[in-house]
Amino acid sequence: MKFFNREKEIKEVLSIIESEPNFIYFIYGPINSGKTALINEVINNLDKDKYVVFYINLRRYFISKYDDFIEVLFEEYEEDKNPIELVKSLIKDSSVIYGIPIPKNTLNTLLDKKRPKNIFKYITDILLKIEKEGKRPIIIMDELQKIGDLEINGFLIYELFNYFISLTKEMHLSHVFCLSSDSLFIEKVYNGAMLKGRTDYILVDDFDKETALKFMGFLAGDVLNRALSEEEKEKIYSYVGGKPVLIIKVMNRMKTDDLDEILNYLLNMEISELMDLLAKVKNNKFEGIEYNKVVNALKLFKNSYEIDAYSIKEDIKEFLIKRNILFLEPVKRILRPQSFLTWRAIKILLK
Ligand SMILES: Nc1ncnc2c1ncn2[C@@H]1O[C@H](COP(=O)(O)OP(=O)(O)OP(=O)(O)O)[C@@H](O)[C@H]1O
Repeated sequence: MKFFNREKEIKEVLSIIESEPNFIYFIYGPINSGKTALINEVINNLDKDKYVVFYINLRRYFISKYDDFIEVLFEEYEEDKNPIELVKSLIKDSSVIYGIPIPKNTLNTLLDKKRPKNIFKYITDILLKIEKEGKRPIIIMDELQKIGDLEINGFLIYELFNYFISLTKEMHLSHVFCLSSDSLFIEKVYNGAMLKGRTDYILVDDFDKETALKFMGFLAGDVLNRALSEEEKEKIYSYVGGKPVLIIKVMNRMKTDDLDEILNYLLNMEISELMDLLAKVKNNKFEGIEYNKVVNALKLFKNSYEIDAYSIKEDIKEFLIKRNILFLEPVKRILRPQSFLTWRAIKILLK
């Protein structure tokens, strides 16, 4: 799939990368808005003579203990090369390395010691050597919230944040970008005292209407071999809004199915999921979460896509965000459904 637009966001990320590291950057937004696609577009087009990117993707892994995290963080190599030689051989064709390379024996020693201090020292040594070679390291952590609950000597996430502060604000050695669609996690980070003044935030939102319609036009030729009418575009937007993944899904299905059927199918799936959740709430499947309160909270979206984040009480708000019904924009303090589709389902079910 060819990448579309995001010129403003790309410019923003590039201007950060071109400056001296100073902050930890959080790239956040509703689910499936295109955060990973955006950062990949940026890093795959970087000058490999100037940058080395370490991409750590926590998304695909079940992380329940410290050793799991270490395994995801590092990519082990049998060879007995020293780490910087490993890095050099890995960045011949591209500036992106998945995981921090480490010789097998070194990894075993670090695992035995079970202390983050040692792993951070190992990483810093590599970063310093890369800097010595005249290149700027960039660390990207995708779905960082997955280690939010891991405890070792205190919470691992705090150890990691402290380390990232030293890499950015103190040593100005490496850029650090953390991606997350977990808005409760971003809210915690945003309001947490520890990171105040040391972080910055980049919102990657669903496309606005104008961009979404252009995206449909952009895809139409490739996917359908024909142009879309304005009426078709408006109809798709009214159901799925500007969420790229849903627009792609609808257009792929249009190769074989009727547009109204596709949109109704997607809406019905969304309605079923919401009905299922509400039925569970009604049957007291979630301790302390009252049915009437959930319904009243959702009713606030009947006439409005966005509401003030303080309009819903904390426990219900958290519940609906955790279930991916609502998205919280912590910087503007706004709550809204995760997608237009969810919004439609809410309005139909709670009319
Ligand atoms: N600008 C874009 N151009 C083309 N396709 C895009 C674009 N943005 C997103 N997509 C497509 O939408 C899908 C979802 O995007 P992506 O996985 O980047 O979202 P995300 O915000 O990282 O998701 P998550 O909420 O799971 O973290 C991807 O398959 C990607 O191909």
